[in-house]
Amino acid sequence: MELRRSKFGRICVFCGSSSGKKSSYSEAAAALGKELVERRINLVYGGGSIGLMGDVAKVVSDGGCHVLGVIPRTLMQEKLTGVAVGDVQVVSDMHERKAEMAKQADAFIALPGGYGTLEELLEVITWAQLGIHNKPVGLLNVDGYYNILLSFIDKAVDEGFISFSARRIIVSATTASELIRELEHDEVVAKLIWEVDPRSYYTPEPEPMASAS
Ligand SMILES: C/C(=C\CNc1ncnc2c1ncn2[C@@H]1O[C@H](COP(=O)(O)O)[C@@H](O)[C@H]1O)CO
Repeated sequence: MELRRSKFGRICVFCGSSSGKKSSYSEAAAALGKELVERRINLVYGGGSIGLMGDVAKVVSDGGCHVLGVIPRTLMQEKLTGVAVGDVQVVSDMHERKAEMAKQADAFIALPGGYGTLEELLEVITWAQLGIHNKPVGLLNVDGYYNILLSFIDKAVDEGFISFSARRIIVSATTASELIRELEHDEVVAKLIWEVDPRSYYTPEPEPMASAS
């Protein structure tokens, strides 16, 4: 296997806790895992071995890269999330899980998935838009699964709800190798600095006292 070093040490993958109906989804998850291994990129994800999540994690772990599953204590049950793959970091809730996964990663990739995947993807896009992080966000558009979402986002741009520069936060590709290559060349520009001089905070005017008539 050819070894290609990446600028990313660890990528966070969001994807279905189910496998979906087409075999192409599991194949794409395994292919992404293989690309991570070839580039010696470690994985952080939602933990466990179910669905596409398990497909990626097993390939990365079997390929000798580090796998970190971040999982809320309540979901730490084999009947819910399957067996652990790699190291497990137990957190108290879903909010802490997302914050921890984001902190540990140098970039994000979303494979096909449902509500959980969409929520995680949109949150890291929103955080990039606000400048909370400046890590690239990739969408692996397997078999056109995300075409409708991308069309909707383009509509939001046309309608003036998403700026052209914010539209560019999402890097999409149809294969894992193309996506990682593009993410490696992506420049994310943070717009807000979150460590602000307190003197620049906006102070609301006090409400006028209501008259007692
Ligand atoms: C509680 C049940 C199943 C276990 N569900 C999940 N297990 C692990 N990770 C999950 C689970 N649900 C959401 N996540 C996170 O969101 C993504 C997958 O969600 P999706 O809705 O399947 O797309 C994934 O990236 C996880 O981080 C029984 O209902």
